[in-house]
Amino acid sequence: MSKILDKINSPIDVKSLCGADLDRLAAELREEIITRVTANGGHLASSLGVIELTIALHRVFTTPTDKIIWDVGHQSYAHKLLTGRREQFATLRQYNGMSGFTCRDESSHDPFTAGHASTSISAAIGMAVARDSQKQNHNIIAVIGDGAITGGMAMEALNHAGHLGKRLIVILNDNGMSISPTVGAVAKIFSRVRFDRRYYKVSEKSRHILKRTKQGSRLWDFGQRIKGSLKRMVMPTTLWEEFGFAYTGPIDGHDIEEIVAALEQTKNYSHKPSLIHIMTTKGKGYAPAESDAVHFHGISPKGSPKKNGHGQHLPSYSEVFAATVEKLAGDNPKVMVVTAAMPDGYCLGQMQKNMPQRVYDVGICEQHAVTFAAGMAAEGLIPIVAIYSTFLQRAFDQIIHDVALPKLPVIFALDRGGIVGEDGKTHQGIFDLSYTSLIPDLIVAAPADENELQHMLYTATQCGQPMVIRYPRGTGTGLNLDRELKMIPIGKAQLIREGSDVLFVATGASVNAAIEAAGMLEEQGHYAAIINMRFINPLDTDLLREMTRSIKKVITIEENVLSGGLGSRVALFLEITGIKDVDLRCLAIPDEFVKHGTQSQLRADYHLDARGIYQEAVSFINQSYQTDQENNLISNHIGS
Ligand SMILES: Cc1ncc(C[n+]2csc(CCOP(=O)(O)OP(=O)(O)O)c2C)c(N)n1
Ligand SMILES: CC(=O)[C@@H](O)[C@H](O)COP(=O)(O)O
Ligand SMILES: [Mg+2]
Repeated sequence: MSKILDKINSPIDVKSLCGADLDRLAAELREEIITRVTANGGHLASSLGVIELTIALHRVFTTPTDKIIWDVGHQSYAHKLLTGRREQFATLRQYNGMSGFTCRDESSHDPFTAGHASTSISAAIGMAVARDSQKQNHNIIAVIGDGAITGGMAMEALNHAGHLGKRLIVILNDNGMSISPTVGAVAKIFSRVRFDRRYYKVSEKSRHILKRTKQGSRLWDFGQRIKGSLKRMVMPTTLWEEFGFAYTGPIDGHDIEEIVAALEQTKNYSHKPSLIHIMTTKGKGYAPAESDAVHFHGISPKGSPKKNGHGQHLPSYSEVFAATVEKLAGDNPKVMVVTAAMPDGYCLGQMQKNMPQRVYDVGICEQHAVTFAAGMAAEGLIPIVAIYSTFLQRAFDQIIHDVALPKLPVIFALDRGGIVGEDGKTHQGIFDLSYTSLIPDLIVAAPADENELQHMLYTATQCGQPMVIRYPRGTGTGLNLDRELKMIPIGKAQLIREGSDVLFVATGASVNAAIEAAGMLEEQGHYAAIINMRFINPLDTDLLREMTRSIKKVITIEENVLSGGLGSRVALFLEITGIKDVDLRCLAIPDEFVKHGTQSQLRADYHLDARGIYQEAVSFINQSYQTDQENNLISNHIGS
């Protein structure tokens, strides 16, 4: 039988299907998504959970005129398949292929670019204002999960939406899960609704049975009165109505007809925002994902290596982080961990089990997480804030105002620093060295390997100052970890290789690439010295001064944007100290957003892998004049 999906070239084709074909379409979408995501990696469980919702949305609304804004965008695979991107779907998250999130550049059916959570309602309100001020009349729908709606920004937006009273629809896609189970008081209200929904289904069955006899009928009526008061106790109807929203729900999120009916009804509320609460199952229709939604939230591409050349398991940086903080917390009752909805990404599951009082998951609330930790530190605790590099961007002012300014000893563990790979532009951790090292009194460190990571974490818990430790996504070299943790002198870099032709000043995971490149150079008779610049702030200017007395060609290497990172800081140091006889080349991310692809493809693109560094070094050594790149750097970032 030919596939219905093969005939869907635009959402108009979804509208023309008959009811019976819709279930077949749902099954085909499921099959396509499972096959592709299992091969390419990606956000499987979230997308499987919204297939019926996606079909219903495209039945009722007409994109791109109507605007459907998917919060985070990680659940938009069915939407992509129904909006003319079926042919490209095989390239999902691959180099030069389709993005794993919604993206304005990719399709007119994606009205908003996303990747970070909790933005959809704010964007929807903005679009509603734009629509009304331009005398247009389309629908605007924000689809937001129960995890993302607990984010501070979503709460701020709900507050504003209720105040403004513009016509828009918020669909709360409630599956009880963020990446891990959703946390918080709001999540508790939702779970009561879930219970009520199950209760409602059971009671419909009982009605048929009881209504058959007179006695049964009386029993039913009594039950209904109790149910009414129960419902008032458990349902958030009043909550949403107080907020200024018209509330519909709970709706079975896997029943297309029921969703369509709710959408049709809501479409007609012309004077205020409305909220439809739909209940879904994360991973729906794929047994492994339904039973382990945490693992299947985001899966790696098939065959991703996590072993070294001898077949041994290579621990990821995140695993080393988790084991170290558990050890530190065991030794010191003041050590606490704060995560903003990413306990799984930080491998904190074991510690949560062993020490539940020492790990705080605050939900998708990065700003709150930082100031919450500042409060702990103000009263003598040693909080470790575990937030990915890209998500901590949200809490820039909290770092400055609540932590660095009062010099509170909060430790920031920035996982996914540098190039992260397939999540692409929204998730690359390439700004952190810049946005943290410009802040006074904030130590900024980047370990060269997993061993250094554990020593830096220990150092941070001992030094009593605010400190950032940024480390990459994935595995390190798999070197043996020291059993004893030791202090690393703050602000001191490490000279790890002597040389005479060129000086590599590298930081973080780039140090290993530099070591490899130095080996390649040596085979060609060139000798590179290497500094492991463990700290970006404070920078070890003593060592820089000493080394540049004899080596006049310097290459800085970092997985960070050029502006404000290691290279800029070294350039500034040379400039303001009047060291004029040194030629500098900076290997970093230029002024652009880094697309998706594997980490190794992207590192190669930016010459941040060993081969790229080697090639840059050879051309530099053979060159006797300043390159255009250096001139650009000086004029762009320092002023000539
Ligand atoms: C600001 C920010 N913090 C954290 C994340 C990581 N993240 C992506 S999806 C997700 C869970 C979202 O849960 P929910 O909104 O309920 O969607 P579901 O996956 O359950 O469909 C999290 C924490 C993010 N994308 N953005
Ligand atoms: C959608 C989102 O923001 C997260 O799911 C993110 O993709 C997780 O990334 P890791 O796979 O690096 O933990
Ligand atoms: Mg959810």
